[in-house]
Amino acid sequence: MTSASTSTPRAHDGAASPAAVGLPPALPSLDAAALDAADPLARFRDRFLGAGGPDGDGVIAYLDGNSLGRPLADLGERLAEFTAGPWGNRLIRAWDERWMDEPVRLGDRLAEVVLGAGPGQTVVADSTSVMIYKLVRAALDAQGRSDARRDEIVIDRGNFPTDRFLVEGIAAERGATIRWIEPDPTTGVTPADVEAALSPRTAVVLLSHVAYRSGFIADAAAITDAVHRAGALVVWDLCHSAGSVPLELDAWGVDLAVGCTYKYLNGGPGSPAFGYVRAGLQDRLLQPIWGWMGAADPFGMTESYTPASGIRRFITGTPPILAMQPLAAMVEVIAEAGMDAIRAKSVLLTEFAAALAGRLLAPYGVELASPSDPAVRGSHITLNHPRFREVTAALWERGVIPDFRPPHGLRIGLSPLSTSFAELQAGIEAIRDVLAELA
Ligand SMILES: Cc1ncc(COP(=O)(O)O)c(C=O)c1O
Ligand SMILES: Nc1c(O)cccc1C(=O)C[C@H](N)C(=O)O
Repeated sequence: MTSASTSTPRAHDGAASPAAVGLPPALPSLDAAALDAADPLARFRDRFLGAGGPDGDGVIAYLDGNSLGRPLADLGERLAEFTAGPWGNRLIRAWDERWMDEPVRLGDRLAEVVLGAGPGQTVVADSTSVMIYKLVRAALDAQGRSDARRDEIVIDRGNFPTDRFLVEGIAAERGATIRWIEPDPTTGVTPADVEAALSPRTAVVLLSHVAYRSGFIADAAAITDAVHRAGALVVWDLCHSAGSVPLELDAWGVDLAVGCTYKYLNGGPGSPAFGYVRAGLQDRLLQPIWGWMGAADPFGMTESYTPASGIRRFITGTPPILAMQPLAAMVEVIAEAGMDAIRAKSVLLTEFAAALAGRLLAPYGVELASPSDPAVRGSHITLNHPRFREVTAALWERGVIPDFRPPHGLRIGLSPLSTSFAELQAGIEAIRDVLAELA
């Protein structure tokens, strides 16, 4: 592990404890049929369009639910009901009756089922990028107001491009400095990496909980604690954890968090983000995009902006109510399945994927670019091979859909509620076949 520091790295530094992430017993076998037969969540596959049987479009293995989750099978009916009912029937009255409160009501439910957070701290709004911008800038500005020396934003070079670009933009806009962490690319950011980057100048730290390439799970509790000891605030990007890894935002003392809802929360392409702001911090922060829906009295048509108190102040414009419907339905499916059971299957899926890759793909020179320890691995694995760009293109043509992340990573995303072990095995065998044809 490398960082901006000179400190000596420790193996698996930052590992979440197995108990904290609900680690099941080791993979019982490499028999996909037996694993599917023993899977307590197998019945949920039918809830997703195309997952329970042939999907009509030649998809043999969908291994990209960490970019875009499948739709719920009954979503068409739900949207038709919404169109005919609250929208078509209640019309504008539905804003007063229900929709004004929807960003916070759905946020609260998401917080309860997925985020490990109490009510009044989560909103559903905006895109992930816009929400990250709002929360990081609000945190930076608040820190600067209380101590002018705090002008640094800490982020790692392995973070998703939008996070890095947003920080570059905010730094340019506010005259802040960026302190870059250089994490080990096959794992991720450790508490030691963060501690080495912190100083009395640190205002805010933006990190991903599950790394988008390696799938490494950062130790959110320990890092949050280290950031607090340095007098700074932390923003966690939960895009790759929400709905796949149990979260305890309140217990970890997290300040702020953002996540997308179209991956393991199956909200659909471009579904709105969620933003979490710890209750005790809300009225200290002023987010930078002032809109009427986050104002204290939206229908007062006031002359100037007074922010709402509490979590509502992090809203900007009209909440995307229609686009929240798939998410609202999926949160209830997750509640029924339970996050611990989801995590247990996720661990088995990634263990199975890594074991099969070791057996079938390693002979072709494929390497695991994710942690081998499932306790610190989210719900995807990345494999490296110099020819994976062309392999991915060939796989998509034959209905096997992982994704490719340059320079040579093939990412296998495993959605515990909609992916079967047989599907995963078919996908890995197809990778082997394509590699054999190219060899
Ligand atoms: C870690 C992370 N942050 C942010 C995003 C995306 O942000 P947005 O929904 O604004 O495109 C993604 C994926 O697209 C991501 O993986
Ligand atoms: N957000 C995406 C999109 O709008 C189109 C295609 C893919 C995505 C993704 O989610 C990318 C993803 N966050 C990643 O980890 O690479």
